[in-house]
Amino acid sequence: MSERRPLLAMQQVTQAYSLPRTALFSPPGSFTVLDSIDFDVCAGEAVGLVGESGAGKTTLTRILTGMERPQSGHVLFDGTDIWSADQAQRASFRRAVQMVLQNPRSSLDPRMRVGTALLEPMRSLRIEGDHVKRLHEVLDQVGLDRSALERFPHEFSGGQLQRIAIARALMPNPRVLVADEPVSALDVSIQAQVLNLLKDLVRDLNLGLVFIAHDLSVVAYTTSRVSVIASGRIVEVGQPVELFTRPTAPQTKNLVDAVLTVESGLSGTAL
Ligand SMILES: Nc1ncnc2c1ncn2[C@@H]1O[C@H](COP(=O)(O)OP(=O)(O)OP(=O)(O)O)[C@@H](O)[C@H]1O
Repeated sequence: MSERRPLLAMQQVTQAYSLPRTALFSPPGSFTVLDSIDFDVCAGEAVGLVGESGAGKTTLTRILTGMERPQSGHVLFDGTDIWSADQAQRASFRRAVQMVLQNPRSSLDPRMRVGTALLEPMRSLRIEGDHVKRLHEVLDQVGLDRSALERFPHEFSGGQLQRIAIARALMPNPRVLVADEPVSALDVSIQAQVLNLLKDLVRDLNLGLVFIAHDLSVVAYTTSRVSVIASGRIVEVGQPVELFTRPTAPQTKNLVDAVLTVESGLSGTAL
């Protein structure tokens, strides 16, 4: 088996937040949100992250994208520790790792034309070049017409808006996309279209995709490897279908059981 060569990796990352003192002279406590986390993604690979609410997914994402500095451990991009990288390496990291958020209706400014919104990362990341050409390339990649550039967010459906949010993330030509619940705000009927788009981008652009979702079937459809996080620790890693049909860790089993409970509840209602 060939050795994995991760593009973006967390190694032994621990993050703790201090808690307020419980009494005047008591020492401040601390709460460990992430405990010795190893997590990575290679180019052309889609990896999933699942875990119940409060397990630490958002904190992991913030650290993986460089928004938050871990208390200990390393975040490596292309083998370089982003927190000891020089300015030029930090700038290329900021371009190379982009996020797609859950709800495009709140992540896109309603008063901004789509064209202006798409150019925003180019401005904030100080990327020079032929921006019009780049806009057209990216619209083609996400399957939107060029007329979209002149329109405002309210003129689009939820699925089209998520395509626009993905287009914006693609503008800086990233090598990794981190998608946090990218389809949970969408109608089930159009979720598959956005998931297929993400899968196509992974394949066609050799992107790394980190995909976070509560819906295990969506994770199984989109990713080839999944990590389960519980109380700040990775408790199980594996191929998603295998892992969700034969979970080993009790926390994975709980996630699977929760889905089965909801599904049987829904079918009960239908009857
Ligand atoms: N800045 C902070 N200070 C103190 N505690 C925090 C801070 N940020 C997060 N936490 C706590 O860390 C834990 C993990 O939070 P996190 O948001 O990473 O979980 P999550 O898995 O993303 O949850 P959800 O799925 O509900 O978004 C929670 O108990 C949260 O209250």
